[in-house]
Amino acid sequence: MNMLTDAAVEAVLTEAPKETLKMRGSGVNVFYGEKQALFDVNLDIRENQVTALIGPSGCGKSTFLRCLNRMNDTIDICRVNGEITLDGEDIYDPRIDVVELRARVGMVFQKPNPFPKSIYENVAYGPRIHGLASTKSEFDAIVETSLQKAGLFNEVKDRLHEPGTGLSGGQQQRLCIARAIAVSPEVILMDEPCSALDPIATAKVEELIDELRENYTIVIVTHSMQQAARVSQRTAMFHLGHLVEEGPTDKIFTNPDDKRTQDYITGRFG
Ligand SMILES: Nc1ncnc2c1ncn2[C@@H]1O[C@H](COP(=O)(O)OP(=O)(O)OP(=O)(O)O)[C@@H](O)[C@H]1O
Repeated sequence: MNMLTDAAVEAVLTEAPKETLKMRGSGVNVFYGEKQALFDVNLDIRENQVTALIGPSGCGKSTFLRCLNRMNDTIDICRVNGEITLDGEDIYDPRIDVVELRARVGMVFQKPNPFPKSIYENVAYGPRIHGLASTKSEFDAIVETSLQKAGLFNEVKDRLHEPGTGLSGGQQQRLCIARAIAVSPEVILMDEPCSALDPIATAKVEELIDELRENYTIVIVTHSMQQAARVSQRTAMFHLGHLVEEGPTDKIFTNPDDKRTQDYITGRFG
């Protein structure tokens, strides 16, 4: 018979649940022209968790977020080096199709930015350009499911063919989330998604983020400590282009290792 030693039994019993790394940044440096905005950042993004990026204005949170789907490629003077992987694959490899990458790693911006088209078209647009559906009933199904997942369907089901821009700010942001979901991303990047929203709309988007975590990996930039504490499982603190520390959100907020984190979360700077 195969006997386990006490130590082996102990190891099995105390083993933490497996956490899969979805994305990994290693030695990431980013420059805008001569100016360096990120310095040797090493940060792992865990699957089906919400990772919050926090830190004072200008510390490089959005810059790091934009590295994760190569959005920085759109800024002429921006140069990125180091390695960023998605499921172990280098996303800066020249063979990577950036359009496909951005479907896998979607993005929701600070200001809701629906296209000047109908609610339906806002959601159907991505699936159309990526060839994810061909018949009207397939498109209808994607539009309905995406709006449902974004918690918006019931509010808009009777006006799907009216302009997306006619919705309230909070509804527009949920429409943008539906638009991101419609192409079946694996990761959703959110850059201060609630900063233009009132408290009620913010609460709805925060609830939604918590639900979305079941199916997606989420990285969110936020200025709100309360929001980071409410929605995230992991928090990464940036300061002057450096990653100061990263860890479980409750630890970062109650017992951070670094004095800069302590100062920031207690409102002493930033
Ligand atoms: N397009 C750009 N061109 C030149 N410099 C830029 C550009 N975008 C950002 N930077 C610079 O890079 C640094 C990091 O900016 P970034 O926007 O990533 O910070 P942030 O932490 O997201 O700030 P905030 O919280 O104010 O949005 C800043 O010094 C900023 O001025």
